[in-house]
Amino acid sequence: MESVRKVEISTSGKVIESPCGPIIHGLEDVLIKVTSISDIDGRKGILWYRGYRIDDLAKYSNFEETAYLVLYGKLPTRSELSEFSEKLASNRDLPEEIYSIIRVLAENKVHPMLVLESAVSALAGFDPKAGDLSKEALYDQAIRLTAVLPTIIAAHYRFSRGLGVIKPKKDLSHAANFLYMMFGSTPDEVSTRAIDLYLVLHIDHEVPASTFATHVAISTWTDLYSAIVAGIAALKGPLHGGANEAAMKQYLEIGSPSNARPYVEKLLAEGKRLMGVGHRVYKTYDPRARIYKDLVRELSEKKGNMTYYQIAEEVEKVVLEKLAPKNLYPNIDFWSGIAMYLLGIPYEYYTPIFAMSRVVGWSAHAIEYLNEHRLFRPRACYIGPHDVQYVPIDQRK
Ligand SMILES: CC(=O)SCCNC(=O)CCNC(=O)[C@H](O)C(C)(C)COP(=O)(O)OP(=O)(O)OC[C@H]1O[C@@H](n2cnc3c(N)ncnc32)[C@H](O)[C@@H]1OP(=O)(O)O
Ligand SMILES: O=C([O-])CC(=O)C(=O)O
Repeated sequence: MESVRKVEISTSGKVIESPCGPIIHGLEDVLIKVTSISDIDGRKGILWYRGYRIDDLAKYSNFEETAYLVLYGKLPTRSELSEFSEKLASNRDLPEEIYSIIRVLAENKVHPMLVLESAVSALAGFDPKAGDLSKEALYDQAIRLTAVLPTIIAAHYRFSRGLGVIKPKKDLSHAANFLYMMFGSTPDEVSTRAIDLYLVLHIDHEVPASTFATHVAISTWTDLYSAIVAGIAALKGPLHGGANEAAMKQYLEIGSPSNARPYVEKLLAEGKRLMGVGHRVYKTYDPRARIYKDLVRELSEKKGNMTYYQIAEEVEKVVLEKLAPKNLYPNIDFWSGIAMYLLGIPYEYYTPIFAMSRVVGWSAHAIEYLNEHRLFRPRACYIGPHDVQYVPIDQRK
């Protein structure tokens, strides 16, 4: 069992020279804390949660158990798992006022990621312990937030289509209940597995932009709800969590496997980015993408629609040929949207579903950071003028 690994400092790290000294652009490879939540070997393509390889968790675990592991740092016993699952299930419903907020925004076509931010933000107002940073309150809030995100997303889906909301069912797993609240029937095994595996694979990833945003927020001793809103806001961008939606839109635009190569070649010749490809840390194939690719193949076969799997395979060939020499490989977003598409989920919900899982990692990191807390407050190198003479507005030209 390997303990501490040294973070590899990439050779391509972008350092900008400034009058005040070097600036590490985008904080590449800058360490912000010690952690025992997750670790990534970006060269070998290995991801661990609490020391367990993602491959093993994908094969043997499920969302509830992996969420417990990431939050509490150990695999649960049978009774701990059933207590945790029960707590998650009994926290699924929302106050009626939150359903009303979601309805108004959804009926006005507000993107579900924005609605997620708004609903989580508003939920803090319904928790008398929202600002309590004690361990006990934080764990309760982490569980509550994890429990309600699927309900917010499914309610948005229903309201935006003029459909009545479907209240959560306590006797279904986290993944199955989500699909039930979206579509109104108990999902089949493969569909449930597609969501469950997706959730396991996305729970945590060390300190990407969204998790860093959560750290910055919690470092001010704000409440956990607000820190999670910061995470959701940063996840939304297409360079981060929004890439799953963007990648699926690319496959839809490509339309057929034979159009994949010319499409990608044209896009790259125009200097554009292929969504679902490249990663700040992985300089090889993302291990989660490998795992999820197999699921997408199985799901495509079961659903009798191989088109998007085949399009992605053709795109992958061009990526491995043209971008892999630059250390750019498919990431998790390359494959994940196809599964969501096959489940009948519209693409604006793909990033919210990412948040549904990552909320666990954000919470675990916020709780961990408060143990060794210090306010985040970096500096910038000012290059503008000083002591400029103020001219009153009526004397300005
Ligand atoms: C869950 C996640 O968040 S995983 C990431 C999801 N995001 C995406 O899939 C969006 C597409 N990918 C990207 O934009 C990038 O690979 C990122 C943002 C994820 C990481 O990039 P960084 O490590 O910051 O690298 P950076 O943006 O500096 O790019 C380095 C070089 O690779 C190129 N490059 C990076 N990604 C891609 C891509 N997807 N397609 C084509 N070229 C790319 C850049 O144009 C740049 O080229 P240059 O040096 O000639 O200017
Ligand atoms: O780690 C990153 O930079 C992006 C991320 O969240 C992930 O890949 O899951």
